[in-house]
Amino acid sequence: MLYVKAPAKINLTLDVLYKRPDNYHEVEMIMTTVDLADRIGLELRDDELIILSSSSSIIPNDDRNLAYQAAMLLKDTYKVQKGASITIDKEIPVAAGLAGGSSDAAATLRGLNQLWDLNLSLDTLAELGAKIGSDVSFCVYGGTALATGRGEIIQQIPAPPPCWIVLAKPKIGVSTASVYGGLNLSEVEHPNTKQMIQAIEESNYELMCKSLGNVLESVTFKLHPEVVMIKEQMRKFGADGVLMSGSGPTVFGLVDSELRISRIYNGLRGFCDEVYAVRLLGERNSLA
Ligand SMILES: C[C@@](CO)(OP(=O)(O)O)[C@H](O)COP(=O)(O)OP(=O)(O)OC[C@H]1O[C@@H](n2ccc(N)nc2=O)[C@H](O)[C@@H]1O
Ligand SMILES: Nc1ncnc2c1ncn2[C@@H]1O[C@H](COP(=O)(O)OP(=O)(O)O)[C@@H](O)[C@H]1O
Repeated sequence: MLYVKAPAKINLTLDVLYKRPDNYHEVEMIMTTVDLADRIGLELRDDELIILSSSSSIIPNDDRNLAYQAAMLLKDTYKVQKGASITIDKEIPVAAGLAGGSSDAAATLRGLNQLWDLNLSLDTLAELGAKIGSDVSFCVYGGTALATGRGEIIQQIPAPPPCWIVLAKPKIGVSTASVYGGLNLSEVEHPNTKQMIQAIEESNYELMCKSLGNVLESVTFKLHPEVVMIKEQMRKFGADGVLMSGSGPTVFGLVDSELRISRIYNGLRGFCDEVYAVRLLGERNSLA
């Protein structure tokens, strides 16, 4: 059995520039991987079948699963005459703004590339991944990147300064399509992406906390006011910077002192069932 790590991502910035004719939105966002991961197990099959199972009762095990789609796409594109059994140990909350499904798809592409001896480059896998979803290309590489286009154009940047992340997800799932659909670009406050890149390049933790911004927050906040409350609590318990990840509803807080983590973690447990305290992964080579 081959095991592949599929880490969650957070968006340190998420800006939308305009709505495109293909109905996607042109984005500019800084994404980084965190140490909360699903584990994908892959086993070669003698027949040509792709069989998927998972530890989660809420994700589909059929062709709606993004990891299944990734396996089929790879198999069809390269006419692979082998099969695979795929198991997903789910740790990342589902429909949370943490790209769990996209990361499972990306890890499946990386793992099957190895299992099926395809020798494809990460760039090729990322290009293929974009056909499954906008976040899959980033997840193929991991690490930290500026993502543009509809999210599939990836430019690697250095790892952010080391810190802890507290993640808190309220008991609601959010549909990415409806959040993008509810965005009114004339109302939003755009984040300063350049300043965030500068903060990361200079390893300036304070500036990084100040530069956090996500234009989708306002839409999700209107749909689910409890997300605003979690953001306020996260700040109150002492996080240095707080933001909603992706289309939400997960809120993350940055903390650079280990002493404050348990206070924030325990404080948030009073409001949310799903709370995690994790490290940033930040570097591309931390996917092993
Ligand atoms: C918002 C973000 C930020 O990282 O993440 P999540 O909240 O999903 O984790 C991403 O842009 C989500 O990427 P992903 O979840 O892969 O989206 P896709 O499957 O490609 O698209 C789902 C739907 O979202 C909308 N969509 C997505 C990406 C984009 N740049 N513009 C869009 O308008 C479209 O309506 C599309 O049909
Ligand atoms: N392997 C998978 N893991 C999680 N969700 C999946 C997976 N495959 C398909 N899905 C579907 O994708 C949707 C979004 O899931 P997810 O990737 O967790 O959220 P987000 O896009 O908010 O980061 C869910 O409704 C889920 O049913």
